[in-house]
Amino acid sequence: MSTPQLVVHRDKDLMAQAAAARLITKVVDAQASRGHASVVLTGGRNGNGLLAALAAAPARDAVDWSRLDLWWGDERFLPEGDPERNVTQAREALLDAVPLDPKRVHAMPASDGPWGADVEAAAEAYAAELASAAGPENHASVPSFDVLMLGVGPDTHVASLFPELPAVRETERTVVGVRGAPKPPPVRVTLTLPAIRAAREVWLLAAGEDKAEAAAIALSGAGEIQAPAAGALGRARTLWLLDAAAASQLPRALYPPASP
Ligand SMILES: O=C1O[C@H](COP(=O)(O)O)[C@@H](O)[C@H](O)[C@H]1O
Repeated sequence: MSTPQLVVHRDKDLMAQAAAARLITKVVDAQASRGHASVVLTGGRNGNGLLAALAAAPARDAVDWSRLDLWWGDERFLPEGDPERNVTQAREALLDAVPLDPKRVHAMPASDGPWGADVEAAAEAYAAELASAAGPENHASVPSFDVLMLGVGPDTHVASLFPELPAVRETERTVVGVRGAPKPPPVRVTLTLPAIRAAREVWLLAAGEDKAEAAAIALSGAGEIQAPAAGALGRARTLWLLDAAAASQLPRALYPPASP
């Protein structure tokens, strides 16, 4: 697993634009070398900000959208089309504006889908979809995602892995249902830490003053059960993309980054 690296931008808009540019480059490079790319999207303010910046970036046309697989790190378990669903927000911010292959857009199940309100069955179905896309060389029965993005909540949650809840303790399954999430809605579907750690690169997005304490805790050696963001690591790279407000409480040794 990789050690977290930090990039701090002046403000959240610049952070979103720079992260969008970084993502475009990553996807274009992956498509050039392997023919396709896979990205895991996050919900929340920072994730949607990045997608909106990507939609506005002229360089978005460098991406071959038809050869991009999109997955989600978590979903609010609500009916299809609900405005609070992460996929609904992602569609509005970007997905409806680019020529994706619908078969490569792997939204997590909705609460009015084939599994009804059975969130565990919905989670199992998503795990099966991930497993069927994984090659024999892949880790943890999920594809080797090129980039997996995670918004960091003010309580250090990532995806729908909240401090101390059972989902963050999961060591076997790649996707689980969540009940009793402290942030509404209480019922959710989420990738687990083993699935997250199978990604080549994990990018954690944190902008705004309300993320400052969470970033400081997660980057100061906290345990992943108490601070799930601390356990979100990529195989090749773990990148924290912050704005100055979110970086304002980091220990001096981390911000500004110490020279070698
Ligand atoms: O509910 C969620 O929250 C987190 C963080 O959201 P933010 O608005 O505080 O940035 C998000 O990463 C997650 O995907 C989402 O379901």
